[in-house]
Amino acid sequence: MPTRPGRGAGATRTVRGEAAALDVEAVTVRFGALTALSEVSLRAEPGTVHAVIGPNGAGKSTLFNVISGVYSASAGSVRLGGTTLTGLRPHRITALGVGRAFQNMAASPNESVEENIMLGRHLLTRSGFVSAGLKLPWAVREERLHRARVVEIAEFVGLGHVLHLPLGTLSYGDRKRVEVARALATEPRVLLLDEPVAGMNAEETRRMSEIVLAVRESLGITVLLVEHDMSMIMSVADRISVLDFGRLIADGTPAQIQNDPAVIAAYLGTTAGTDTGAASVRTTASSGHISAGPAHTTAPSQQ
Ligand SMILES: Nc1ncnc2c1ncn2[C@@H]1O[C@H](COP(=O)(O)OP(=O)(O)OP(=O)(O)O)[C@@H](O)[C@H]1O
Repeated sequence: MPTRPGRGAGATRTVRGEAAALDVEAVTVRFGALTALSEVSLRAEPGTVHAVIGPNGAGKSTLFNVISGVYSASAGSVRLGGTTLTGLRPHRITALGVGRAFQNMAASPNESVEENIMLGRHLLTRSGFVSAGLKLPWAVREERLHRARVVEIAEFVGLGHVLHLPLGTLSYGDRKRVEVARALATEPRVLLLDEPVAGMNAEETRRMSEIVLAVRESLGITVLLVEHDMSMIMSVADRISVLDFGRLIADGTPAQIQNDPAVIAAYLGTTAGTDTGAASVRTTASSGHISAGPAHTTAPSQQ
């Protein structure tokens, strides 16, 4: 049983070619009177792990939803390499190379792990159900190639030994890895990971961290990561952008971020516009790392 990601990594290299930068430029998102994101800009450099952190309600999920086309930006743009993604539909954005593993798992529990990962391939499949059902030779050949790729990806995330088990029989940590595998199955140039270690124990978190690093190192895929587990973030991120009440308040290396007064103040709930004492993250005196604590209790700024 493969316990480390990276096995067969050479064969698993993205088929889309070069890693791409993801540029978010002055994105604003309004929900009625609420400004969930206010002129947020960031650049995830090609082949890096870029984390987005911030207290509850800071706008992290909204940012992911704009990048993946689920929400429309009120202003600003998102670009992948030279291609503008703003205004495109989610399936088109996925086809252009933005793969997303969702925080809330939406895969079918009765289907096998293989079929659940295959869902990510359907976007790339030329043959429809009819031609595959008729067993047309090219459709059969195409399906065989897709299934071989699914096996490679499953092995890459350490799930090769459970491919034929129903998803519902897997542990929580394994199911989260199926979500990552399904996103990888879309052959992304940029992988969006939305709280990949939420609810995981220490061992599951360690394994997921290894996968994130292997995605960057073995596959050369740019990773954009939203996560509340600060020690995980600090161990995998090359760069971190910090949101607070929909605004970008800091952007830098993990060392810069964990010592940034504005970030510490935001997590302690002491910045202007936040509610003092409603901290979502606290500084751990021993390590200097920022670690999870109670959440913001105030509503984000109304504009
Ligand atoms: N579809 C929506 N309609 C109205 N308001 C929304 C919608 N989506 C998000 N919001 C609001 O936008 C703000 C930012 O929410 P968002 O979920 O992006 O924050 P977050 O940083 O991901 O928080 P968490 O860490 O708790 O997941 C919140 O005030 C939220 O209530």
